[in-house]
Amino acid sequence: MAAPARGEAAVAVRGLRKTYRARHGGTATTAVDGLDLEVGRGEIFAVLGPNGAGKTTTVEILEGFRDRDAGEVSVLGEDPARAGRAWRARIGVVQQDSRDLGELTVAEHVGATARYYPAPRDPAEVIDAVGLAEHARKRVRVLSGGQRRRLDVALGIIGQPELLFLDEPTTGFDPQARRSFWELVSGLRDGGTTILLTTHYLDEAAHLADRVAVINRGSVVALGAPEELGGTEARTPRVSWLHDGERRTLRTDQPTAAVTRLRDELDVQGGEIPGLTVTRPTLEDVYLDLIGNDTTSEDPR
Ligand SMILES: Nc1ncnc2c1ncn2[C@@H]1O[C@H](COP(=O)(O)OP(=O)(O)OP(=O)(O)O)[C@@H](O)[C@H]1O
Repeated sequence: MAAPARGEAAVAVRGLRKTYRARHGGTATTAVDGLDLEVGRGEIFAVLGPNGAGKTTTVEILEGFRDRDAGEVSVLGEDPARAGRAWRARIGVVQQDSRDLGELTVAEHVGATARYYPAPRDPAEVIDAVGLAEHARKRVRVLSGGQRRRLDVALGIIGQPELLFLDEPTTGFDPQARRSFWELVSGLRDGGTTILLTTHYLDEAAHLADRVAVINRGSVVALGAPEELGGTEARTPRVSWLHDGERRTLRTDQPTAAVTRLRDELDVQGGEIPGLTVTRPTLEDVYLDLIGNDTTSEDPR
């Protein structure tokens, strides 16, 4: 999907900065360092990045829960630092740590939350949409982790948000629960909801997102559709084989021709090239290249 045209953006961020002040003699941390971002209306936009890259800080600023030091931020046309209740009713938030919901049942909780919004969806429909219909009368505290996450999403979408923030929504899900959660999120997008998703799971971004931004050390290091991320060079197939017991690798966008040439050059017995593999870099390979295999993104400055 192409970048959104001007005026259509659900989220527009330019030059965003946030430094956490030093406490008790420690050092200050620059969590967001000149970040630019634009999310088009109706897309699923994923933000990927290693621990400490600045994802949560950025998203919390967009949600209006955290102040910023510099930069322009527009979310549904308003600055989250100044927006009021009417704006808040237009966004939905599913954070990493869900609140303690005590003794209420699923139905009671969704019903009570609906009353906070001017134009809520029907609670029973929402409970059904997140796959909790048969658990509607259960108390929240007895739900499994995956069911609890679905309830969080139900609470995030009950107000019919135009824009939904999902912060690492499938952490701890089993593969089947993740698949059905993906279907739920895709369905929301198909219904017109814009979704900004942070995730550690590359397969999740690849499966769900129209576009992905990779964040490292507080700024965007790559942006694009999952299958285009990193550019064509990063996606070039690799042909690898054993030569005198040593692995050799070559990058080429014509792997069949390369293998044919190799077979002739090596003049191998029986026509088989030892240890031959032909691979196309996955999103994970590209991602690790982009962040320089740097899994500790703590800022050394
Ligand atoms: N309240 C805070 N006070 C001080 N430093 C903070 C605070 N919140 C985050 N940081 C620091 O800011 C940096 C960015 O953190 P942030 O939580 O935004 O990253 P993240 O990309 O969401 O990481 P993760 O994937 O681990 O959730 C980190 O170095 C973190 O230690």
